[in-house]
Amino acid sequence: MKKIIQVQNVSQRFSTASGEFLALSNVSFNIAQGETISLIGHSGCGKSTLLNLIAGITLPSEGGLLCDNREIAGPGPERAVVFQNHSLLPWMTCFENVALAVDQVFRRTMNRAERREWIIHNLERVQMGHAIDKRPGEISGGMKQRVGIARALAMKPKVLLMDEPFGALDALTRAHLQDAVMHIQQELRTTIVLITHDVDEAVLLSDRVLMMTNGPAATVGETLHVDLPRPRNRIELAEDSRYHLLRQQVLRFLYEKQPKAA
Ligand SMILES: Nc1ncnc2c1ncn2[C@@H]1O[C@H](COP(=O)(O)OP(=O)(O)OP(=O)(O)O)[C@@H](O)[C@H]1O
Repeated sequence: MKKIIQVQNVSQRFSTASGEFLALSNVSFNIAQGETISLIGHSGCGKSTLLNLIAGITLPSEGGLLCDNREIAGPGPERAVVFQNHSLLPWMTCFENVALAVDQVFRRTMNRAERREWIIHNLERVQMGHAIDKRPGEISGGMKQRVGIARALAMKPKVLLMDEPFGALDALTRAHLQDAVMHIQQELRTTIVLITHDVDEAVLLSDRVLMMTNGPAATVGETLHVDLPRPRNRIELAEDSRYHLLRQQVLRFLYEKQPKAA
């Protein structure tokens, strides 16, 4: 399988008022094209630091990262990010928010009509076709996240990076969006890197769960291979002993091997 992301011996230091802080130490892993990977670990272990490195928002202190065999030297549309707080511009409609990204990436390769069609197609893909002229203030939190996902997908990224995209949503809305992401993944075979605190979410959505040790000097402690067949159905999995076993392995890692004081 083709490696789309390579993280090679990456360490990340930050200068702080009390001296240098080693957040990540010697992290290495590859992600295959089309894979869904979750990063899970206790708060403050370094998940966002790692995602920011893949996004190219920050550069590593040591080691290197590659996307499609090219060094990651900054942000790029081939690595689109979906944030927890949607980050839509409140004065623009859903259409205009997606257009901002589409115009930036495809201004030269698509004409105006094609771009318009592509924007609407992506909003429809996340069931937001009904709200193209609404502003973020007029739609729910779950809907805003859907528009954020549409905006990211509209860039035709090689990798979709999601930093706790459902963290601020209620359980039902969260479940709907998880299903939407699984559906999109099946349809487009997009590579996804997802940060989550939610063990069920990690197992349900992922092909592999990378479990991070507590910081400082955090790294990937263990990797769980989730070999549950797809498409996955949350109701059927609730009665599947393999699912519970996988879940248990993540819980063991988090609460027995890497416990953290509350
Ligand atoms: N710019 C920075 N300067 C100094 N320290 C930083 C900086 N960014 C992150 N850190 C530290 O690095 C560690 C990892 O932070 P990070 O935000 O990556 O953790 P996280 O696992 O994403 O946390 P959470 O789950 O709470 O979002 C923390 O101790 C944090 O305080």
